[in-house]
Amino acid sequence: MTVTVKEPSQPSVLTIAGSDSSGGAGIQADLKTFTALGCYGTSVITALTAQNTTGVQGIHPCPPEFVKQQLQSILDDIELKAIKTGMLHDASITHVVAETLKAHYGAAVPPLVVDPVCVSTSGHTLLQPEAVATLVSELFPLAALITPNKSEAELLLSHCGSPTKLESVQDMLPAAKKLLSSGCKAVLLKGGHITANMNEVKSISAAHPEIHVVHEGLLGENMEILQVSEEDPSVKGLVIDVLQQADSTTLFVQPHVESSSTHGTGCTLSSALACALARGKDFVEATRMATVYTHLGIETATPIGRGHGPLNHIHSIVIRSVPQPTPSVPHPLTRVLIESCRETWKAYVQHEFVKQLGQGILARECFLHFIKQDYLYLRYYARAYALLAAKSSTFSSIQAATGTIINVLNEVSMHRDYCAQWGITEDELKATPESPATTAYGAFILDTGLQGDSARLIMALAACLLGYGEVGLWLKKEAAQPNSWVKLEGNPYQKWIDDYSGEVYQKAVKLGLATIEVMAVADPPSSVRFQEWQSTWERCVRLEKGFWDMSLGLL
Ligand SMILES: Cc1ncc(COP(=O)(O)O)c(N)n1
Repeated sequence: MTVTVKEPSQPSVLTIAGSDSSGGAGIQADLKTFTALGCYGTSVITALTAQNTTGVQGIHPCPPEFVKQQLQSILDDIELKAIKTGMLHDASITHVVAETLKAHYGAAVPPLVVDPVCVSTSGHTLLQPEAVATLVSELFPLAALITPNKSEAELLLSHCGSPTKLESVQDMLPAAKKLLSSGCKAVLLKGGHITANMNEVKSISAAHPEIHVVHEGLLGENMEILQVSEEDPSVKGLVIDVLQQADSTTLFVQPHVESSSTHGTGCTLSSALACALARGKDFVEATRMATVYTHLGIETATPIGRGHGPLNHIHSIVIRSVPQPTPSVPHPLTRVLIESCRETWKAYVQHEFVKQLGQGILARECFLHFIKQDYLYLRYYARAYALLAAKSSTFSSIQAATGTIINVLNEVSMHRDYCAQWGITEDELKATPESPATTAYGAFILDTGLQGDSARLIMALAACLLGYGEVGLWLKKEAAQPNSWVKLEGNPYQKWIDDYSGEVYQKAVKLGLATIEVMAVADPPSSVRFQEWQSTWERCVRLEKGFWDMSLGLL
């Protein structure tokens, strides 16, 4: 039984875009995003801009033949998994880009994300008007996805002979369909400049049940306490992005964040999309990841420059400021952490073990092995909370840690009950040899507590606490769906699901969440310290997954 850690691959991706001397948008934003998302970034520069956060002071386009030469150099040498385009400046550059890609790849262009950059946020023209026709007729047919914002979509629609003003989500739906007919495979129509509210989403859902809605205010998808309450007056509406594919429409809903740190938002989004597509994600998952990534980039930005500063392109590796909890974003740190290793988190909370447990088809010996090992693990876990209490300097934090020990003891007695139910005595439980995955995880937590401060220990403890809360709520929620794959009735593991979705455990989750958030606000971490937190969290998420791998690996 081993805990396997798969090293992520580093797919090569290409950006074809303009340089932004201020580092917020264009090539610079793209390469930062590629790097932060673990991709190898290559670039073709279409134009140099003299630009800062207050505006664009000058543009120096690259000769089209040199754009072609840059592109050819990369294509001849590097196997690209995805490509994105940004500022293309003029018709001749747009034409050579489309022509060179077509000549090299034929019909098999890697996933191409076209961000139809036309005008900068500061109001400067970045694509000459006569180039729109070339963009639509030559580049769109090669594109997997185009990502216009409100004003770009209006420009494209009027070019396609359907001039439309986009004022609401209702306007966006037919517009996205119309744009799809321009020849690309999918359209992501961004709603950042169109305010919306939940009632509009509800009425669209009622009128079009086939439209799928992805709520992104929350990353622990089933933890309602992470959800945004739109009733709160400080929540300034929602941002809704519409993903239109040939046979489906998906709305991505998130709270609007009031911020002036939005320079480079479109570039970051399209780059994150390219990274996700490079890893083989489908359009819905790629869009979900990229929109959340960009949103967190705005939330974690700190002011740079005198004008509209950039978002934080690299929050997955360096956090410049831990966002303060607000009613619109109640648990920002937890969200950043979950998103920073979302794949691993998902592999943990939606593990095959959990799915089989929910269906009631999990082999009895796997469950018993798991529950015995979890019993042994909880001894480490309780000791780690005792260590946390010992490291605490205030009565309230001592109380929080000891309160959790009591919750853990309660969990231990739950385990004893299951075992009794299955005919296993406490002596047998105590005599169970510890598996390597249990020792690895338990020892890692205690070691973190011995080496680091209490904040790092809290991070090490969080993955277990929050993850089991998420699993319990997920199974419970799924069970409530008509014809659900989760069975509660007659499920031999129903009590386990009830316990982890139940009030007592969920109260402990709330306490844990509050502890994490308060810690970040009370003593904001430096980026180095934040990275320590993040890597501790990620290791524990992996160890949790390893724990379930171990239990399933029995068969
Ligand atoms: C080189 C370059 N590419 C793209 C943008 C658009 O970004 P924004 O809309 O944030 O100004 C830009 N300003 N500069």
